[in-house]
Amino acid sequence: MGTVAIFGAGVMGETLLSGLVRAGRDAGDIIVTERREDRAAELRAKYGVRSMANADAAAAADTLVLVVKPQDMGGLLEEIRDHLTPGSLVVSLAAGITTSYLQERLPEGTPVVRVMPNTPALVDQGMAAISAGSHCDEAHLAEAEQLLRSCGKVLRVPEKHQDAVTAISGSGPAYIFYVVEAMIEAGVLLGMPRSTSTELVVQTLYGAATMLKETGQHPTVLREQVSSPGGTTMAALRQLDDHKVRAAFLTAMEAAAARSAELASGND
Ligand SMILES: NC(=O)C1=CN([C@@H]2O[C@H](COP(=O)(O)OP(=O)(O)OC[C@H]3O[C@@H](n4cnc5c(N)ncnc54)[C@H](OP(=O)(O)O)[C@@H]3O)[C@@H](O)[C@H]2O)C=CC1
Ligand SMILES: O=C(O)[C@@H]1CCC=N1
Repeated sequence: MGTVAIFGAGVMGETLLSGLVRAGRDAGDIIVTERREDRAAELRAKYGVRSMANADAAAAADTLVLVVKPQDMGGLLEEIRDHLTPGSLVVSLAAGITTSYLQERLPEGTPVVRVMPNTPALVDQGMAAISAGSHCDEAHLAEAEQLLRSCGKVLRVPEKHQDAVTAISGSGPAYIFYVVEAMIEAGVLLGMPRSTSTELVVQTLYGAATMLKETGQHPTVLREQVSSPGGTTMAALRQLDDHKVRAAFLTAMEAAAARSAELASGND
């Protein structure tokens, strides 16, 4: 894979960087670029990687990984477009930014891969979906896959599904944390110390996620196993249905997908 340059090592960029280092990638083969020198210095000290200006990193890298906010992507592409080495691969992790957006702003024929990752990559449990641009061959896709596999699972999807992926697994961790927050608050409301409530909720989430993954059973079956006739779970689930929580999730994820579709147009 040669030299990898990560352009914009904020939350997601540093997550990928840390995954590459944990997976045994030589820090000498990784470059980061950052807008602020203090941030670049922090990353150099923490990971032993090099930092450079965007144009220099574009010239030095075999694989360019773009991890700036969608709103900063146009500016970044302008900075790097004249410095790419022919044959280098461009991988974008930005929500909403399409392969055509990237291809239109990069030299003709540049292979690009669009990726939607998520933050559990920080603990090697990421879920990334990748889609090929029109100048990509199997080797390019395999390279992007290898890059992302350093910190979790990777799935190939048609690009038309990337806005939905963004709504489900890209933003998904935030919905789960939101539900966790609400359940912890409920424990506090019911008179428990916050630390006890937190421990109960976090282990319940971990246990439920492990059951889903390890038993392979449908969530409906698993939910029914918890729901005794006339019992406590049904009393709670009825309230969730009365408050249209399922419908709220559908509407929320439709909104996330719609927002993803909007982002490449530069709407702030
Ligand atoms: N966070 C998440 O859960 C996920 C994020 N993503 C995608 O990842 C991308 C980054 O998101 P996230 O990491 O959360 O955002 P952050 O703001 O944490 O990181 C972006 C980083 O890029 C830097 N930056 C901006 N412009 C440039 C530039 N021209 N050259 C070099 N560095 C630059 C920013 O610097 P400064 O702070 O100085 O502006 C910042 O450090 C987004 O496109 C997002 O859609 C995808 C999936 C999940
Ligand atoms: O909120 C966002 O726009 C990014 C994309 C997916 C997760 N976070």
